[in-house]
Amino acid sequence: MSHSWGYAANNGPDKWHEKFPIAQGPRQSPIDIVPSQAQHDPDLKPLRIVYDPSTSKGILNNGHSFQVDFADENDSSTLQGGPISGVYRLRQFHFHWGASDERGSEHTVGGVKYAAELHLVHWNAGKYASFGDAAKAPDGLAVVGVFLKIGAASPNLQKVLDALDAIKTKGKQTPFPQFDPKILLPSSLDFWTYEGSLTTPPLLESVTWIVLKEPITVSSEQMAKFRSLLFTAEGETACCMVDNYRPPQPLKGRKVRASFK
Ligand SMILES: NS(=O)(=O)c1c2ccccc2cc2ccccc12
Ligand SMILES: [Zn+2]
Repeated sequence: MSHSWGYAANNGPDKWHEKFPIAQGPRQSPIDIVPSQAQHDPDLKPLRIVYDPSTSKGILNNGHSFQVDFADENDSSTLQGGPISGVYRLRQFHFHWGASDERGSEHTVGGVKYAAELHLVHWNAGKYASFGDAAKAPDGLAVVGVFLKIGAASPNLQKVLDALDAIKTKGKQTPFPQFDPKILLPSSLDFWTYEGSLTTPPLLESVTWIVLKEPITVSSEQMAKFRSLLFTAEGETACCMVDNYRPPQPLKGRKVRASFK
């Protein structure tokens, strides 16, 4: 691929293996989660999520999605418990979504696609000196995934969507202070967990995935707001930011555990 990776026919997920051979590795993400195949593990601890809104910094169109970045120089915003050991710091969150409400999530549940998926990215600061070092380690990262299902509008999500007009094109960013991402989580923290990877290049196999069973709801009008973003920079031929999801990858013998019966 002479051009950088993307989600189009000429540079999308089916082509990524050409520059990133790990795309065909043993622990790639996302996957299709088959609830009947997931084993309840009573040793899994409850998730402990503590986020400090003052760590919220800015919101950026990175050309693949948009992300909200957090200050991670100390343990103010952290994830503990569940399948992980030690303290993981919140780094950023972002979303994946479709061109229509019928698709957009990366993980699927019994083959069912959701309209979108939220990823809260954390790194193992108890063990590694930096995010970059953690991203190269098999236990370096933990991503909490939350499904977005079409239904009632989410007022909490709307706070994020209201910022998108300021970051329409690739590379644009704007301050996004005092935001607590905990308000984006569903009421239940029941989860599935498995060992996987980043779902975008470089596809590093360093992610412990923690996918919440309960979706949050989003309205069709709110989904249209996600689709108002562009993959392209100002002055380039506009290309709508839609279908920025990788499809499920082979399980290759991995076990998916459930925190619930
Ligand atoms: N989809 S993803 O969560 O794998 C992901 C990351 C995962 C871990 C660490 C950094 C990541 C950065 C991403 C940037 C854009 C889209 C997905 C990203
Ligand atoms: Zn993601």
